[in-house]
Amino acid sequence: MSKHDLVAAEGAVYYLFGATGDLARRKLFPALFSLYKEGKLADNFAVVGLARRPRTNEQFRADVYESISEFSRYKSDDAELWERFAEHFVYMSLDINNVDGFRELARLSEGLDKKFNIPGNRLFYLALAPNLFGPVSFNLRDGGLLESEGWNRLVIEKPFGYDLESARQLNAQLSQVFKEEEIFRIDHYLGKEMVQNIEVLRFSNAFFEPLWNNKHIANVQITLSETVGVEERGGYYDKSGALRDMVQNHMMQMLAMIAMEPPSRLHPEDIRDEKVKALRSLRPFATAAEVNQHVIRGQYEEGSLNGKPLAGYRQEESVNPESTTETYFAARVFLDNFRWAGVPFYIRTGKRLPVKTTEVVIEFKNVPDNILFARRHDLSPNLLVIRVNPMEGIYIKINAKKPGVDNVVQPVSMEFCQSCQVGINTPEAYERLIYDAARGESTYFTRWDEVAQAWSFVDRIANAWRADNSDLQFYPAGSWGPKRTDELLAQDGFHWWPVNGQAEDNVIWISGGPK
Ligand SMILES: NC(=O)C1=CN([C@@H]2O[C@H](COP(=O)(O)OP(=O)(O)OC[C@H]3O[C@@H](n4cnc5c(N)ncnc54)[C@H](OP(=O)(O)O)[C@@H]3O)[C@@H](O)[C@H]2O)C=CC1
Ligand SMILES: O=C1O[C@H](COP(=O)(O)O)[C@@H](O)[C@H](O)[C@H]1O
Repeated sequence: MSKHDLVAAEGAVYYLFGATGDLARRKLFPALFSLYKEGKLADNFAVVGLARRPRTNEQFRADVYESISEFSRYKSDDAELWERFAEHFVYMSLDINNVDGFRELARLSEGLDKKFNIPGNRLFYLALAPNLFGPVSFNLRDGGLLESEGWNRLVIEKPFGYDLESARQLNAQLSQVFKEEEIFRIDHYLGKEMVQNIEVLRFSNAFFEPLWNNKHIANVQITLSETVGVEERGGYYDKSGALRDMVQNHMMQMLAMIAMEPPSRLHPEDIRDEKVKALRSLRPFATAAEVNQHVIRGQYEEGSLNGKPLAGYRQEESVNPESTTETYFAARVFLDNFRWAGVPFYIRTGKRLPVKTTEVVIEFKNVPDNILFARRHDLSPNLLVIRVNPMEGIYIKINAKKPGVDNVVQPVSMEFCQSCQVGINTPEAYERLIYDAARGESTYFTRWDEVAQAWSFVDRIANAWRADNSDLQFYPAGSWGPKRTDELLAQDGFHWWPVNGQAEDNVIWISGGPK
């Protein structure tokens, strides 16, 4: 553990809007508990749960306990620890549209400051539908919540808008109340251990960075695949689809981390400057025909996974039975800059695919084929694979001589399995992000210009799709998506590399093999 990890966040009141919702239950309460257990929350903190449903403090604490028992990576069976933690939690029923509730909240806050010796610091976490972000901000201001001595920070969930225009409007509303440096836009992928590790791998290793360009890299493949379907989120997802749900945010952020230039300083603004520059280099699709040539959208229909029959998307509850919403997205994109000119980035994401995984594959160009050795053997390209989820780690695939007199070359994979070393109990993304927000550390939150840039890229695709949906392809649930996705790479002489440790048969593994 580094010195940095040991610093507890300053004392603050955490206002959890949406405290009776799914995100709070599955992610936020467990994250706060882990931070507390690890000493990353100062003792002088309070959490105020806020939502319309009536709850007593005791009922709220019971909800929190249940959530931790079910979802926390730490057990809640240390009664004394739990009691100490729980006494920091209070609940207030409040309707976001009623400013009087906020005035009452301001009074409650003063009491909490006194009780827990909190220096007026306020962290407002909006686990709410996005149409409530603006009204909450105005009522926080009008209700007198922003007048204490300490700092104010606003943490907001995705989606940040529906398109560039709505995102601009939302941003304009928030900016009337909060400064950009007070706004922490969550993209939970940026809280993932291995996404943060991309920077370290790239910029701390002598043998990666010199090769990290179009002279040596043939293509980059980013896969965010999910086995789950739309579940009970049809109401939201059917309007959003994979493009807005995963590509505009998580996918664009991962791509930016892979493609960005080294920042001159490790300051949050320098890092985010480089990310936004990478996003600006993305070649926009100029016409609907270009979108059709480089982008594939799909929707799952009936199928099966591990022998279990699965319904099609249109049969899911709260989904329009004639929906044309995409549950699958794949694209070939290019970055028009010196480093990446000519290197295709293949990105794909989808629901009801065969495995849950997030992986980045960097495929290197082969050695020149005028070398006698390379010509005599069918060499497999070198790969660097960054495994983000569910296993964390990296492996590289190289060519080596097979022992023996035959002079045969075979691919060999060398693995650093982070999850095998530290167990799968690494901090959840939300722990890291709440902790960072509480310390005012904004590196792993998205700045407005990044969000806007990602929307402007994505909007062109959405507009082309809106005009004509005849390109929507259907794929059986449990498959790897529309067949055309393979053709996208085959046109360039490439193919998708196996993900999730499903290595090719002929690869020898050093250090155990894929998990
Ligand atoms: N769930 C997840 O895994 C993820 C969620 N997100 C984002 O997080 C946000 C919250 O999602 P989620 O928790 O799933 O949503 P839910 O629908 O489960 O929860 C919404 C919350 O908002 C409260 N609420 C709604 N209207 C009002 C109102 N007028 N006044 C006060 N409170 C209100 C509800 O409480 P009540 O009804 O009691 O008022 C409830 O606590 C969304 O922006 C979502 O996109 C992002 C990534 C993942
Ligand atoms: O933001 C979202 O992410 C999840 C996938 O997150 P992961 O951490 O489990 O990979 C996705 O299921 C959801 O649709 C989307 O809103």
